[in-house]
Amino acid sequence: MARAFTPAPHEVPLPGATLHRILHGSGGHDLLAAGVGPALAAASTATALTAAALAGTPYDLVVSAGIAGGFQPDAPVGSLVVADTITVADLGADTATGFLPVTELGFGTVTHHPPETLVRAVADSTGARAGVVLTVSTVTGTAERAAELRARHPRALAEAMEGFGVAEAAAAHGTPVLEIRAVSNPVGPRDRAAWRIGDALAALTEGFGKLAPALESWNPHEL
Ligand SMILES: O=C(O)c1cccc(C(=O)CC[C@H]2O[C@@H](n3cnc4c(=O)[nH]cnc43)[C@H](O)[C@@H]2O)c1
Repeated sequence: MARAFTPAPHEVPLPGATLHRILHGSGGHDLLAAGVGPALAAASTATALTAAALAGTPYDLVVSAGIAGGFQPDAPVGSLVVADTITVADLGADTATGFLPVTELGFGTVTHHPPETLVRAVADSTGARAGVVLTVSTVTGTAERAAELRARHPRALAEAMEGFGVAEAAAAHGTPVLEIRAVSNPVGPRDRAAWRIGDALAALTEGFGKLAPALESWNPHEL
């Protein structure tokens, strides 16, 4: 994915994270390997957002990107997905009558919405499908769990492990968020032989190469 950026980045060390900074014109991008899982991704993203805010150069947008499991047949392996909704699927309580999200327990948040116009522009420029991307702390490994998640989230296209954490950090700073994923494996029974990480990373790199027009045409004041 970093290969989609020119010129080559320079490193900016932060506590617990390193930014790869690409400057062009009066702006630029910072690339952050935010770590695996919602907690580390939230912590790293919050560090970067806070450093930028304290430097007087806050970010306009946070993009969470990586590989994901795709719900079949809607998100085939090798395809790109952009989240119109970022939902944490396992933050809540298990009960005898089923799962209750924290919001039904009376606190917290389970969903963030990226700006609609930006999601549409990204889908148009990259060919990504738009839909719900779930964040899970445990990778789905059975057909039963995949069916349960799909029953609770009928518009889910993909599951990954960081989007909600990144979105929580972005929301705390009032910064819009986007999640873009390339599908490396089907969501369902564990089958490492079915993984296509190389293909997914190539699709993500290609997608990022087509992102500039969508980002440049987006008006941050338009939701
Ligand atoms: O060992 C396994 O069976 C296994 C299956 C799927 C994913 C993993 C990971 O270690 C995921 C690490 C990384 O990749 C993203 N990812 C990719 N596919 C999935 C998935 O099907 N469900 C959740 N996350 C996925 C995730 O965002 C992590 O960053 C291991």
